[in-house]
Amino acid sequence: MSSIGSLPFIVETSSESFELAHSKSYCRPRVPLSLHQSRKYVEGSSVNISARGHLETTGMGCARLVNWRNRSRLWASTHLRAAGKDFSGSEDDDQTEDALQASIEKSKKVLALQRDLLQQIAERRKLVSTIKSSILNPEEERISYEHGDIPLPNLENASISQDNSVEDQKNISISSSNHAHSSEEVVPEALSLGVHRGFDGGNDHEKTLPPEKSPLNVDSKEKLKDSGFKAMPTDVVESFLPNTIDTFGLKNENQADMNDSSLQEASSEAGHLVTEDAEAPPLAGVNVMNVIMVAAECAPWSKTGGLGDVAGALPKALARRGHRVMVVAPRYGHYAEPQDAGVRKMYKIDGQDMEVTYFQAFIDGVDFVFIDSPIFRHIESNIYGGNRMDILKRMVLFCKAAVEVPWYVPCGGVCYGDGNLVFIANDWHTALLPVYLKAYYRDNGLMLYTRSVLVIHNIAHQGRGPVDDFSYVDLPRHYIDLFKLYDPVGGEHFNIFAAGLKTADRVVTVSHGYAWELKTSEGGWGLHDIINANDWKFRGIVNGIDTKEWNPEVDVHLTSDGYTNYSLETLHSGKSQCKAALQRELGLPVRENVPVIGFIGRLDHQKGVDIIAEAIPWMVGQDVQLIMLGTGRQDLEQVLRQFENQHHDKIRGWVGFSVKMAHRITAGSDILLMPSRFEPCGLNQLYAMKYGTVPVVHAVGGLRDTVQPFDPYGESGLGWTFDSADANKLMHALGNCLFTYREYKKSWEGLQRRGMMQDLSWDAAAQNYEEVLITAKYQW
Ligand SMILES: Nc1ncnc2c1ncn2[C@@H]1O[C@H](COP(=O)(O)OP(=O)(O)O[C@H]2O[C@H](CO)[C@@H](O)[C@H](O)[C@H]2O)[C@@H](O)[C@H]1O
Repeated sequence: MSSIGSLPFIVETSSESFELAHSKSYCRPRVPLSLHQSRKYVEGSSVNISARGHLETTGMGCARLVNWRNRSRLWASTHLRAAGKDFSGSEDDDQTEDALQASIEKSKKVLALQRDLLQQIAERRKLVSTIKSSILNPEEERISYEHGDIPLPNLENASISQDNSVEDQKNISISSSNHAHSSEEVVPEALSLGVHRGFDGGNDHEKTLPPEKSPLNVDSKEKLKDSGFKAMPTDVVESFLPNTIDTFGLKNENQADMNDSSLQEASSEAGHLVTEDAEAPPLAGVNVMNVIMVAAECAPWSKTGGLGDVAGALPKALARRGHRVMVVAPRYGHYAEPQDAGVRKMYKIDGQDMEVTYFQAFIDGVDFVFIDSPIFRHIESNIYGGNRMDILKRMVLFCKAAVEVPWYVPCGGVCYGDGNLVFIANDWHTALLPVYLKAYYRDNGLMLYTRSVLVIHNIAHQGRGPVDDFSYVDLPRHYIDLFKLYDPVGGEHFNIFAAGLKTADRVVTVSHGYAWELKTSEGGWGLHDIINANDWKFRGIVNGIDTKEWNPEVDVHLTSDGYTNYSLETLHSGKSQCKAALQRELGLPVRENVPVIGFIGRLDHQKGVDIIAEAIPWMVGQDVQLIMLGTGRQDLEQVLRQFENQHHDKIRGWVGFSVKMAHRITAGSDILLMPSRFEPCGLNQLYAMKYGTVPVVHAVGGLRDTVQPFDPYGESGLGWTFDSADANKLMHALGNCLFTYREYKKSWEGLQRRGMMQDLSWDAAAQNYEEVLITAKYQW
């Protein structure tokens, strides 16, 4: 043990349980873990408990400990090998050779018996889970999993130590086999440029490392190669497993005979194992992965639109499937939950050193990591603001820092590392990440087993600029070709989205309809050729919704000011109450029978606000109320104000960004209008349907995928659609909708109920994402 350097984790024992603790960077509360659990979660490795009370790991790599979904899991992702000498334990110098030999033989027999016993237990476990899965309905299984159940271990890899003394087992520690290998130190030294790790660590000298050692500096290539750093893919780890098992056998040869108490303990262990059969395995099964979602915004901390919602919700759904999931976003403001992770790094952006620090929180099974830097601060209300260079520099810094988060930021005490890892980048803002992953790592034989998926939420924004902008992204010269794009509008230009699409291992967009549109010259906005050329790796997955955040039964914005929560059962009374509260709050006449039409969205060309504007003269001739919430283009904001002034008894135009009002409008309106010119998925129509609010939408992209047109004969469908973004079509569809609202109350209620009853949660979408992640993982 003394030869082992700094210890990533110490496992301390008390009589009944022991706690997992970590070196100074461990930043979560200690969680008691019972002895059998500790063995259980040492996956793919044999762990032995020595007579002196030590668990010792040797070999390469790091042992990882995570607090995952509120339960502790010791995750040994590497070869854990008992150091025989320290484990030899109880040899009695006074014993004769023969006695010792006899005792060893006896011990072998007992161990063989015990192995048989464990084998039987394993078989029974299989039987029990087969019976259970045949009697449990899937919903129950899902729920029990969401409540914190943890996947069962692989019994083959579980080992039980037999010590002479049970007392000795209560005094255990785990040390890293890799000398001086704290969780942070899995980072290759040559990559750790300018790193000042830990505010209390006193490593200030590292801050002054020369720029040529920059992790994202082209000149450091050779150094990276020479650094001796090796990515640690799972198959390398697995190749060590047979050794581990051997070690288990060898160690036991050196142990003295087992006494009855050991056997009793073994059978009680068996009891535990059988009892824990009740726990469901992760939904992802053997495909459990490490996933890092990287996005420029993440609700509820930062949000300008749908991307924020997706970054806040999809990761939780992936975590519910059993993956270890992190979200990385910039830290735009002072957020309550995330704590300083005590890590600092420097990156060069346009020749200037920029320091970043990391804040971290573990919420709903997900590690949220926020990158803090002066250039991100205080722009929460203007995330994409500033001139082109400002935004470009922010995104370069964000992507440079994000791609290295798995090395530097310990979550639950342990960095993610690169094995079994997939990044999910989102839109052009993070499209540089797949490029950095390739240029700085994979081209250099590093992070070979890390993959990247790029999600297109909106192709209209691409990170375009003059070709000279290439100098700001700090990449090898030959990478320029990835960024160069010619189109009739911009001529030859620099295009970040183009480079990301070419480099990512997989590309996803947020609906099937939009996936189709992106391949056309009208829908691809100049990138359609690249998308077509990469069709083999491209897929559409319809977004889900966060059913905690957007659910009329529990919506926190409906608990005051006269609003109320409601469900399918209380739809009529609940929704009427919300409608009255909304009318009252906005100063509109409180009238139950007047249809209230809502619009929520960015005020820009995409969302078709001008199409609504064209239809307003017709609308105000109807007996309706129109409530619009939005922010964006100043001319369109002015349009909203103007309509409110002109038709004060019928129209409200709320200019601004208010999550509370968005929820209240969704609940209090009868109809939601979405005349978007293009809509990759659209979330507001999904929220609307969940709240019994009927959508009237332009049948495009995700709107066409998600709003099945109403069929009055078959009493089916979810809303009204119109087939081109034009005011006349909108009026026609809305006219039919209003007619049904007034004259066919039963049909209306049917529309509302069908909308509310849909499963719009992220769970199905997460499963589809998982398929993409797995395909990426096995792709070369
Ligand atoms: N003024 C305001 N106040 C409060 N909340 C407001 C608001 N304006 C908009 N929002 C909210 O922002 C979100 C908008 O989401 P959308 O999916 O409709 O559009 P967006 O175009 O931003 O997203 C892009 O990405 C998403 C996610 O993939 C795709 O669904 C979409 O089609 C694509 O254009 C909703 O949660 C909405 O309530």
